[in-house]
Amino acid sequence: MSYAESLKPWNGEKSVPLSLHMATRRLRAFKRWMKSNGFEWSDALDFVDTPEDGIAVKALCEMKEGDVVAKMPKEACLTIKTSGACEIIENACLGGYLGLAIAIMYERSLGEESPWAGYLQLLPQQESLPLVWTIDEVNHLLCGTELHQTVQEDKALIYEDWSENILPLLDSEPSKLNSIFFGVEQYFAAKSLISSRSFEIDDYHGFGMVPLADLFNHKTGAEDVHFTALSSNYESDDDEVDEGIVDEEALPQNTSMDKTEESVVSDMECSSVTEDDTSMLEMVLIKDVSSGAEVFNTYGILGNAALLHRYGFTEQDNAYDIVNIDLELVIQWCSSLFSDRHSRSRISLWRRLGYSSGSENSEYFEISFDGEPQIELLILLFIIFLPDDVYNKLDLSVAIAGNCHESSETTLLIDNIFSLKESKMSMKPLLTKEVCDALLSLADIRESLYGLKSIEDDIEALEKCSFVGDKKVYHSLVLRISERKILQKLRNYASKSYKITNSSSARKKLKRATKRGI
Ligand SMILES: C[S@@+](CC[C@H](N)C(=O)[O-])C[C@H]1O[C@@H](n2cnc3c(N)ncnc32)[C@H](O)[C@@H]1O
Repeated sequence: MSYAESLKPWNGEKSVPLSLHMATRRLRAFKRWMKSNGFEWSDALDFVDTPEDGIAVKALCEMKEGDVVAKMPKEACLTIKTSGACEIIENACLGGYLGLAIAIMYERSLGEESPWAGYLQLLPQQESLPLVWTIDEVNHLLCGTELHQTVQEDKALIYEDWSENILPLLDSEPSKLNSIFFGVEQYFAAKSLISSRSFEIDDYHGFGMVPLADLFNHKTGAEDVHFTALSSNYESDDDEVDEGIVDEEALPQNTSMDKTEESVVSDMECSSVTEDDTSMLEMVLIKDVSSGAEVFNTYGILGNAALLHRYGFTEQDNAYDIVNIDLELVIQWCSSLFSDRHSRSRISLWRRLGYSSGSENSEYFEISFDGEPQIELLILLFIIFLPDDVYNKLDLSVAIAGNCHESSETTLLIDNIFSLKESKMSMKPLLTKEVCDALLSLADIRESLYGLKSIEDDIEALEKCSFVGDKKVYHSLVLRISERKILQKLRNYASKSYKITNSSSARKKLKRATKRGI
C-alpha cells in the first residue's frame, strides 16, 4: 500500500454526495422557509449548491460596497431563547455552547414539527471537523501537528460534558426529550455545527445559528461581506448595550465567524442599515463585487490549524500559519547536552527575568510563517549557553533585586549581556553559533514528531489526493506540509542568521585591525 493510500480513511466512511436534483430541492425548500420567516435577500445573490463543495453564495450581477445584501430576523435564528427547549435548558441552568447544542438536538428531534425544519434540512448532519473524526483518524492524520493533542483533549472534554450534563437531563425529562436524538454522537455533531456556523447575535440571544448568514464561505483577509448585529435594548439586562454594538471582547476563543474588531462599527457606518432596527441582523458588502464572483465572508484571521480545528478546511500558503515549539521540547534538548542541574537553573533564571509566559505546563514558543522564532526562545537559549561566571553574576543580581524589572542595575546588566540596548531589541546579538545550532536541533526534534515520512512524501501524497473525495486526508496534509515548511524556514533562518552575524563581526574585527594598522 502506498503512503497516500495508507492515509485514506480505513473505516469505509465517505460522505455521501447529494445528487444535483436533491441539492436544488433542499435549496428551494430553504428559500420558502426563509420567505415565510421574514428573511430578505438581494436578487443579485445566487445560492449555488454543488454535490462536491456544498453551498456557495455568488453574485448574479455587479454589486456595490455598502449594499445590504441580506437581512435575518433575530427571532428566526435558532438560539437557546428561541428554541422550544428554552425552559428545559434554563431550568437545568445550562447555557453557552452546551445549551445551544441541546437546542439544536431538540429541534432536530421534532423533525417536520420544528419551526426550523426548513433550515435544518439544509444543514449537513455534522461538519467534518477533527472533533468528529475517529480517534484512529486523529492519531494517524494529525500526528505531530499543532492539532493532535488539542483534538484528543477536545474529544475527552466534550464526552465529559455530555455525560455530566446531557445524560442527567434525559433522566429528569424523559417525557420531553427523545433520547435517540441526544446520544453522544448527536452531541458531537451539534458541536461541530456550532463551531463552524454559529454567530454571536446579541446579549439577550447570545450565540446562535443564523440561517442565510451561514451560507457564505470564508476567504482569509479578502472577504466581501461582513455580518453585523445591533443589540436590542429592550431585550437586554445589560444597560451598556445602548450603542447597539456587540461586545467583541465577549467572543469566546472558538467563536465561529470571528468578527474582526472594526467590522461591526465600520460596516454600520458605511451601510444603509435601517436605523435602529435591532430586530434584524444584516450582511453588508464591504467592497464592490463583480458579476459571477463568489461572495466571501471572513471567519477571522486564522492559520491552518485554527481553520481545520473550527471549520474543517485549510488554505494553501496561509500567511497566518505558525508552528509552536513546546518548552518541554526545549528542556528535552537541553538535558541531552547539559546536566539536569544546569538545565533547571538556567530555565529558572529565564523565568525570574520575566521572559516566560503562560502556565508552566502549557508554555511554548511561536515560530512565525517566515520561520522567525519568538524572542523569548532566543533569550532562553542564550541564557542556557551563558558562561558560568556571567550566569552567576546575573543570577546574583536578580536575586538581590527581587524583581528584575524594578532594578535599573539588573536591567542594565541584562541589556549588556544580551546587547539589547545597542541593537534596539534586534535579535542579532542573541544569534550566536550555539544558539543557531540549538535552533537547528530544535527544528529537527519538532520535525521528528511527524513520524517517519518526509515532507516530500507528504507533498507527493497531497498531489495524489482528491480535494473532494478525501477531505480529511487533503486538509490534514495541507496542515502538515505548511507546518513543516515553517520548520524548513526556521532552519534557513538559523543558518543564515549565524552566517550574517558571523561575517559582520568578522568585518568589524577586520575594520578594527585595519584601524590599528595590522
Ligand atoms: C458557514 S458554512 C459555509 C457554507 C457551507 N459551504 C455550506 O455548504 O453550507 C462553513 C463551512 O463551509 C465550508 N467552507 C467555508 N469556507 C471554505 C473554504 N474557503 N474552503 C473550503 N471549505 C469552506 C467548511 O466546510 C465550513 O465548515
